[in-house]
Amino acid sequence: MNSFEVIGGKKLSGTIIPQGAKNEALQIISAVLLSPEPVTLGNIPDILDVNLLIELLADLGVSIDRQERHTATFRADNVNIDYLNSDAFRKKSGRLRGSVMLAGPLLARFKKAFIPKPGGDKIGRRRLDTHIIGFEKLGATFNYHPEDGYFHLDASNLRGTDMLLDEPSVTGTANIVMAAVMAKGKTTIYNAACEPYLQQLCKMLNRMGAKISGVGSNLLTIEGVDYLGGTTHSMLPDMIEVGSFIGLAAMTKSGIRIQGAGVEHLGVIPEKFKQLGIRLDIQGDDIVIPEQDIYEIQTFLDGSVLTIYDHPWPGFTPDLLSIVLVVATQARGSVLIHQKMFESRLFFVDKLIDMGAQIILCDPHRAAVIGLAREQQLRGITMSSPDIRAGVSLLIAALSAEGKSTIQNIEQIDRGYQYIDKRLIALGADIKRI
Ligand SMILES: CC(=O)N[C@H]1[C@@H](OP(=O)(O)OP(=O)(O)OC[C@H]2O[C@@H](n3ccc(=O)[nH]c3=O)[C@H](O)[C@@H]2O)O[C@H](CO)[C@@H](O)[C@@H]1O
Ligand SMILES: C=C(OP(=O)(O)O)C(=O)O
Repeated sequence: MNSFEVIGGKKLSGTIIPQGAKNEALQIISAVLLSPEPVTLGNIPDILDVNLLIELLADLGVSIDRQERHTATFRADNVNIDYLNSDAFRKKSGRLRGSVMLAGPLLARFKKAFIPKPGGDKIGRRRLDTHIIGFEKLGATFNYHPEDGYFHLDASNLRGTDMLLDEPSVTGTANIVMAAVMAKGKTTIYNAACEPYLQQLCKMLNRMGAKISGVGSNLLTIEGVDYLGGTTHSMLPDMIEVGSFIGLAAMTKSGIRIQGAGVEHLGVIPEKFKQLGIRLDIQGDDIVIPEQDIYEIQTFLDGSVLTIYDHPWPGFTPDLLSIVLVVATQARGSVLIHQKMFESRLFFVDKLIDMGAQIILCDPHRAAVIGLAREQQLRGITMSSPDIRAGVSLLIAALSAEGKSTIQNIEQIDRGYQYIDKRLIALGADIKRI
């Protein structure tokens, strides 16, 4: 297991370019299974989860020409569906969350799918009900095998229908959309997730010949078609990376330019960092964060303590709450962080408390942060990264801290942040991969 050794307290400066979006790439790469024709993808992030999904497609018989690390052409004209039943598929797909989205396209094109217990972050219960019930409404039948957590799905006859999702699950909506594009007749999906990555997926599917309307809203209407062709597609900048870099700049008192931040797709993200008192300058598609000694957390209009909480898009993404939390530890003022969606994502605050942060973990979902207003620095310690976003939050804390920190289990960070050590070293950070 690799670790990062970080010497904190250095100011960073320069320009950083966000990678292609991890969670978009996982949807888009799954969708290549919907056509036997070539699909060329650009701005692919070179990260563990995405590379694993690409390997899974290769194992399934998809031919892949990876012209360079960020561009590849996929051709799913000779898919070996029997591979789904192998131990190798079970093991590999169980290592990432995104593999669950192979099911929708496989059902649409090959009439069957297996969903092994998906991997991804251990951040609380992550049920698949929305996916499975959606498939069932389209006419699929399923068997759940409790001994290995496997769902076996059959769909000889997918038919369009109206459905109201139990919750706007992101991967669930993507999966159902991909199953419905080639179902017979019309499907409507109400309470659909509508975040930018899902919009990107729908736009790509429409370019392939699908008929999806309502893109960007929570009511999608899909007219089933018989065939999807090839296309080209490029991933948006990763909005979670953009938020992470804003937090990093503020915590380390650094002036950083985030080039090509995809500003029009960031929703409320810049606003939430502004609520922490962080100054951001939007210059075209770049975000410039100036050096700031002190940032002061706003209160609500009536003077009461600010709460920042997650909510399905266009609300604030849960994936940035850990970052917001760590950044608040050095702000002036207090904030309540309320992680509504996941029940095990805040436990990493123990490590921040060990570093000297003032945080009260009220319950698994809520943490009150009393900012130190830079009156004392965090202290470097040895810690382990529990999940991808907590991992980056700990990295940000370590970069701002006094002395040396060691962050273990950095595979969690590598799952979603491309060449993160090299890119931060280029800004002046002192990070060693050991
Ligand atoms: C590979 C990928 O794309 N992963 C993302 C995807 O995961 P994923 O698609 O797995 O997450 P879901 O949208 O299904 O839901 C996340 C969790 O929130 C709960 N929930 C969801 C909606 C809701 O209205 N109320 C509610 O409580 C769900 O029960 C679940 O526990 O979306 C999550 C929510 O943005 C992100 O954290 C993950 O990074
Ligand atoms: C929770 C996340 O990822 P995954 O859904 O892949 O576990 C994330 O990207 O923050």
